[in-house]
Amino acid sequence: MTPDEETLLRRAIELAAEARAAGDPPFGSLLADAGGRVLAEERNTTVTGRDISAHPELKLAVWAARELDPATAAATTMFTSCQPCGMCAGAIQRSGLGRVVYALSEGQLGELKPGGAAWPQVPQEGPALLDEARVPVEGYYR
Ligand SMILES: Nc1nc2[nH]cnc2c(=O)[nH]1
Repeated sequence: MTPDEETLLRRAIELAAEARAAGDPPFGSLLADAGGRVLAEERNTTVTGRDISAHPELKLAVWAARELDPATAAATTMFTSCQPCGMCAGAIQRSGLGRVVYALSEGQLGELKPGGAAWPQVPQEGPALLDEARVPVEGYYR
């Protein structure tokens, strides 16, 4: 990582501290273009906004998909104070962003939590009703 990239990652950590000071979980992220210019910044607002999806990484992925053309998105890097969770990683992939640089890994975050890293998995059941479920989907993707 270059010194300029370290500065961008430090800013993401600063946003995490701002989130915590505001009463939200301590996560912050930003998007930078290929020249290192900051395009957008966000912080976690899940508590103050009463929104379980209000992770900064997800908000920035949604913003990028709305506001950036695909070539610009692909040249954009997300700098984030912690490795994106599963929800955000999916959104980042869908947004077309080209790269993610994170500070703490999910494992390292887990070490800072009482009880450790693992997120309890919700049991999922399926597949089922395959013939019926495929009807609205068939032919949609071309
Ligand atoms: N990476 C990340 N992990 C989280 N875990 C809980 N909230 C967050 C968040 O906003 N970002």
